[in-house]
Amino acid sequence: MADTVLSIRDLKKTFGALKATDGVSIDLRPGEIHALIGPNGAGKTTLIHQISGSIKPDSGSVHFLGEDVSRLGVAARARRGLGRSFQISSLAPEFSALRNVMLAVQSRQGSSFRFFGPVMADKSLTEPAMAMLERTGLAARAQVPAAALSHGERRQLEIAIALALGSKAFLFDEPMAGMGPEGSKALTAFLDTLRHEAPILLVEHDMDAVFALADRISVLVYGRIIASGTVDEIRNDPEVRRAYLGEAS
Ligand SMILES: Nc1ncnc2c1ncn2[C@@H]1O[C@H](COP(=O)(O)OP(=O)(O)OP(=O)(O)O)[C@@H](O)[C@H]1O
Repeated sequence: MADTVLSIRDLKKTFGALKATDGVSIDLRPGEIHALIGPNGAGKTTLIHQISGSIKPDSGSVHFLGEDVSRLGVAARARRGLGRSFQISSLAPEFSALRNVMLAVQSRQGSSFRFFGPVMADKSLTEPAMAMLERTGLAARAQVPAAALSHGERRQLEIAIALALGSKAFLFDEPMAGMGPEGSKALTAFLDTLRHEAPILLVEHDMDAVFALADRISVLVYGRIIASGTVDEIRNDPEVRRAYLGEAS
């Protein structure tokens, strides 16, 4: 397990008679983007929730950085560095991008939030926060309130926050959703660099993004992984083409 950041084994989850997750095993290795694709209702989001800890599986295990986190809740997994999907609600919309990242730096440093006093002059917060904005390509937008950032910029800000909180792997559920072609292109380029900071398990319907980014792809259909492999292997897999890619491939 040393070369595996995240290791999911035989996860199962039923909703009544529906097998939403039917014995899924999947690994995430250092430096990689592992894409999880499949038709609507295949169980991708349900699987991501079980990995992040917000849905309890009926059986199976999740190991993160060698530790069995199966019984831990969302917050405990996040504290260990399992970065969750995009959550707009995690941003303070009226605060600048810089201030939002500073709050994350502050929380990681373990000091209590200081809403009063000269926080913005505290270099132990501003410097690491600015460095994080530079890494995520948002430095020029540091003073802009989160609410005024574009959709794509907010996602970059959320990643800057996740990195400031010490995320060591990311679970992204449809990050391209709601983005125009330019935004998708920019986010694709950004995720391409992010994989070197922390590997990514990526649920995404945008096949251009998936084929451009994925080191490996797993295909989920009716709660089961029907194929797993490189982009070329998946594109040329007859079962995958039949079940999911269809004529679009
Ligand atoms: N809380 C729930 N109770 C009952 N059924 C559920 C629940 N959550 C999900 N399901 C069902 O589980 C199946 C998998 O849903 P899920 O949202 O995980 O699929 P998905 O692959 O993420 O789909 P999409 O690509 O459309 O987002 C669906 O049939 C869905 O209706």
